[in-house]
Amino acid sequence: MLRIAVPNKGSLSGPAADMLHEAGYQQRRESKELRIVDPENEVEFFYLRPRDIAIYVSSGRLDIGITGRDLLIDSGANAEEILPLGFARSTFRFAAKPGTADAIGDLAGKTVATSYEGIVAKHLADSGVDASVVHLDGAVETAIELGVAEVIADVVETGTSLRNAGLEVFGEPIMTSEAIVVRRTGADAEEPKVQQFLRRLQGVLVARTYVMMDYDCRVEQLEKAVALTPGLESPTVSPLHNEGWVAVRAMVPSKEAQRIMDDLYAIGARAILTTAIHACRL
Ligand SMILES: Nc1ncnc2c1ncn2[C@@H]1O[C@H](COP(=O)(O)OP(=O)(O)OP(=O)(O)O)[C@@H](O)[C@H]1O
Ligand SMILES: O=P(O)(O)OC[C@H]1O[C@H](OP(=O)(O)OP(=O)(O)O)[C@H](O)[C@@H]1O
Ligand SMILES: [Mg+2]
Repeated sequence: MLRIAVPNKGSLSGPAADMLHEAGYQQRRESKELRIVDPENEVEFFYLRPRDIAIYVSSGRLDIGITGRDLLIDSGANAEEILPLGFARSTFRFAAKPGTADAIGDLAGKTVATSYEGIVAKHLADSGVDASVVHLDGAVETAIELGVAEVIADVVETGTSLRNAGLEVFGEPIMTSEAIVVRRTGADAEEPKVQQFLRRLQGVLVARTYVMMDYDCRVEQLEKAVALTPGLESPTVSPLHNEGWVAVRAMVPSKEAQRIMDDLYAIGARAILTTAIHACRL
């Protein structure tokens, strides 16, 4: 039975459960459940604090976990990213009152408040900057107003929290993050059960980012049309009853679907349809 750690709260929790559900796994019915068994799929899910997940996985007691890249790095746990999942995207940035700091060099001798002490201490050390780090559990934006620190380092998604606190980011982003699948460093990533789990999640990622496109075009236009819709491997081309015409089928990125339909129409393709992909194995 594959043992999988899933975030129990916060920004990662809902989207992670949605993705697992789309991948065909049972998920808990109420938010107080700490673990569930999905016997049909031979997996057991443990609902844990996102910050702790890399640590559980590095201990080897759990096979796989879903967490944030920033949380993995911050934990310093002996675990590695094996699949990015494309949700809970954020950047990790320094911020301060406007005009008080421009670059990381300005942090020398100052105090930085953060919930991600591991990331910040390492970044300061790598940059050769001698600053103090004070750990706070959350709402770090308020630390400057209340005099606990001159600078903060925090997760920025929309930037609303910083704006509300009258703060501005400065310097280069410390890192970019998204939800990821983690596995103990050096563990056998080829294990069939692990591979099957990853293929299911990859199937969801593809279903979310691609649509299926079908259209008819004249044989003379086929090369141009196929250049617009190369598909993942190569498009399927079938003869039509009307001589001189073919039907083409290919997966296209959903974000580009409307532009591709316009371009296909412009070269004479007709009966252009897109349909959603519900699941796939590549
Ligand atoms: N707006 C956001 N706020 C916080 N974390 C975010 C946001 N957007 C994406 N994330 C990512 O979610 C993870 C943090 O999740 P976590 O559950 O620890 O914090 P949270 O969503 O702030 O919840 P909590 O209310 O428990 O602090 C990190 O990987 C972070 O990069
Ligand atoms: O750029 P934004 O879209 O505003 O999102 C980022 C903010 O959201 C999170 O805080 P959260 O609300 O989770 O509170 P916390 O600081 O107590 O964790 C995070 O710590 C930032 O403060
Ligand atoms: Mg938070």
